[in-house]
Amino acid sequence: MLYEKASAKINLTLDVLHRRPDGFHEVEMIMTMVDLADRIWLRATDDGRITIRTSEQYVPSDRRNLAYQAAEILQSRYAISKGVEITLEKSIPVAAGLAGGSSDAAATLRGLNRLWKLGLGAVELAALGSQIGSDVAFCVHGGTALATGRGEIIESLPAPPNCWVILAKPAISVSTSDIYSNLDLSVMNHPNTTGMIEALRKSDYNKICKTVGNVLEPVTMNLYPQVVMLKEQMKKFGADAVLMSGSGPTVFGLVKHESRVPRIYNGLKGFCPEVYAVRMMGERYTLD
Ligand SMILES: C[C@@](CO)(OP(=O)(O)O)[C@H](O)COP(=O)(O)OP(=O)(O)OC[C@H]1O[C@@H](n2ccc(N)nc2=O)[C@H](O)[C@@H]1O
Ligand SMILES: Nc1ncnc2c1ncn2[C@@H]1O[C@H](COP(=O)(O)OP(=O)(O)O)[C@@H](O)[C@H]1O
Repeated sequence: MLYEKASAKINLTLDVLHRRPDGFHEVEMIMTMVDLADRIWLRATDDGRITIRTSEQYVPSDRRNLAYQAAEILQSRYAISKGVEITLEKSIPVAAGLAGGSSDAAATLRGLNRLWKLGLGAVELAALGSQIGSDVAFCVHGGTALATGRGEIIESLPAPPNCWVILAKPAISVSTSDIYSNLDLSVMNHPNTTGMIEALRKSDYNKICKTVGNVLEPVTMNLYPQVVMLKEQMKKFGADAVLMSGSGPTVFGLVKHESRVPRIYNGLKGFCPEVYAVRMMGERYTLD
């Protein structure tokens, strides 16, 4: 039995450059891992079957599960006759903009690389992962990175200075493709991606806070006013920076001073069902 940790990501910036002929959007995003993670156990079997066990009712346990797809891709690409039993203990909220499914797929790729002794590097695993979803390549590497293309081209960046990250997910589910298709490419307020890269290189927390930005945020806020309210509340309670992650609906707040965390956490808990206070992680996974 082998264990892998699958961490959630947040988008410090998310910019869309244009719509591509294949229907995807060309993006520029800076993503970083936070210490909220699903736990995954992999057990080798001899019957060639992939099985998923999960306690979370909103997560499919068949081929629709991204972890299943990760195992299937490796099996067929490397003609593996072994099977695997995958146990997923979910902690990352589902359909939240935190890449929970993508991170599970990435952790399955890393774990099966060890279990089935494939000897692949992170770059090869990330390339396989990008066939499953746009965020999987980043989740294979982890850490902090600039993601371009449709999200699968990864350049590593320094981790942000350590701070608290408050995550709050309103009780709604958002479809990523709906949000992209409602984006009006002519009226975007582009984030300063270069400025964020500089801020990370200088480890400048205040500049990171001033530079966060996400072009999908107004789209989701327009459809779901709960997200607007959550942002306002998180600012009011004292977070240093507040932004929606990915296509939403999770809103995150960055907080330097630990003494402020309980006030923000408890204030949000009063009306938002899912709130987490976690540490920024930002370090890459090590493959062995
Ligand atoms: C918005 C982001 C930001 O990190 O994340 P989430 O909110 O899902 O966490 C990503 O771009 C999402 O990545 P992911 O969730 O892996 O997307 P995919 O499964 O590849 O695509 C789902 C759908 O989103 C749209 N899509 C996705 C990526 C992209 N660069 N352009 C797109 O237009 C497409 O309509 C696609 O059918
Ligand atoms: N391992 C998984 N964990 C969570 N959701 C999954 C998984 N595999 C497939 N899904 C499906 O993917 C959808 C999006 O899930 P998720 O990755 O959590 O969202 P997001 O991309 O917004 O962060 C869910 O509605 C769920 O049905």
